[in-house]
Amino acid sequence: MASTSSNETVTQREQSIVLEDVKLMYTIFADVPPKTKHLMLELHRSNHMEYLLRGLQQLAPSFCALDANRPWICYWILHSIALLGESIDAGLEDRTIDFLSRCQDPDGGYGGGPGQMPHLATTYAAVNSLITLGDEKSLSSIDRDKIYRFLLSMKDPNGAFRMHDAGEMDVRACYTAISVASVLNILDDELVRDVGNYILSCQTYEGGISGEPGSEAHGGYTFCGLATMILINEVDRLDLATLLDWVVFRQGMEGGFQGRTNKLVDGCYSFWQGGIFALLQRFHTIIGESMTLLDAGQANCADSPQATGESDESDISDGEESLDRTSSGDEACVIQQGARIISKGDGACFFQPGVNFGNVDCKSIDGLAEREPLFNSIALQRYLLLCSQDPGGGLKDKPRKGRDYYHTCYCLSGLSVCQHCWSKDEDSSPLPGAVLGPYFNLLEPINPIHNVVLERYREAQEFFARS
Ligand SMILES: CC(C)=CCC/C(C)=C/CC/C(C)=C/COP(=O)(O)OP(=O)(O)O
Ligand SMILES: [Zn+2]
Repeated sequence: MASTSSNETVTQREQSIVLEDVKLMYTIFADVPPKTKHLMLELHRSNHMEYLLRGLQQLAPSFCALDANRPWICYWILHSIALLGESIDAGLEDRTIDFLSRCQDPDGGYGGGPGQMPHLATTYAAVNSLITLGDEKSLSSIDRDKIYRFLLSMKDPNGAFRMHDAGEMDVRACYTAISVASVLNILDDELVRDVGNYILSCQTYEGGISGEPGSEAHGGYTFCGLATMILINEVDRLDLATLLDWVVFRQGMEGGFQGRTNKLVDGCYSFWQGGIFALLQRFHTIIGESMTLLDAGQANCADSPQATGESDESDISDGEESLDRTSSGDEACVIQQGARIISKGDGACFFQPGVNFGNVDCKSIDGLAEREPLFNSIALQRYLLLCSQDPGGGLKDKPRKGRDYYHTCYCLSGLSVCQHCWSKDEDSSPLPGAVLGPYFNLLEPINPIHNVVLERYREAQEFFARS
């Protein structure tokens, strides 16, 4: 996966096609009689399960596809199934564990397939898959001593990690190494040494984090960098106020998130960007302190739903109105903290970057983080259910795109973040108002740092604490 090195701005035409597609979906939704709206907002659970199981069963007989991504495919499918609260049968589980064991290198770490060179990304995917399967056989198949040696061998003298032997060094490598070490309970000072300095050198002038120093801030890397800083206990070294400012404006009028400034929304960023909010909400005290350093005097959205605590039910029932308001720059901040879109008069719209967080009522940020999410969770759920869902099973980037396992995994992960981010603590069930559509849409909660279902994470924690 290449690093983002330049800001390839999308054309107004590309942007307006997406807005038109999304607007069409929301207009259809707005025109449906109120009593049947919930049918359109339904999560097609059984079709998603069928799509996911078919994928795993096709992979499982020999797991002999030729690509170097097979542990990833396992993770995307298994995690999606776990998010839906389902499991796979014992035979399929055994075959999956055996396959992942064959991907384990004799010197530690997992490759993309049996006999392939160990790689940090596939090691992360394999470990998360085995934690998601979750029983004794699965967890004990991981050779932690060898993984520790592999992680150490990927560490550069500057403290950062390389994806594989002589491979690229980036924030993703730091995250996958530290996430795996933490969840397996093998994280130590040697692995942590100077990782924080590297992540810090990747925080850009926009506030987000790039893949490597000097590149462009991106949601995927910002998630990785922030999660890593939390795991190594150095999160307070980041400029959280500008990071929050950056991520808040990555939510578009479509309700979905873009990965970086001036790019299109995409369902997978529901997790990479939405997950950042889930992480930040744990640190609302720190964020609250950072916010007081900003000039709250600019606050001009005091009547916004966030500031007043009003629900945005009107946005839920009338998507068209929400999108139409994009043509009014004055009203943009009333809708949510998402990026402003300015009408060019010909109907084409673009994101306006660089709006200061002072536009939101900063003084109450600390309180808000406890009460409601710092992004528009309902608008994101609406984007996911109406624009990113294939009713025949699977989820996708945006309306004209096809489904795939990567987007199914990260759209469902983002949906779970949305549903659970209103809860006061990890263990309380969301109130019905937090879940868009029927309550039956509710997914399992995740541990947002590792992106595994919370219950499986806790079981793994317990297992690796005693073994
Ligand atoms: C754990 C792990 C491996 C994390 C990976 C995180 C992640 C998603 C990083 C983003 C990588 C990247 C350069 C995307 C840009 O693609 P693009 O230019 O096609 O998309 P864009 O237009 O949306 O930016
Ligand atoms: Zn995507």
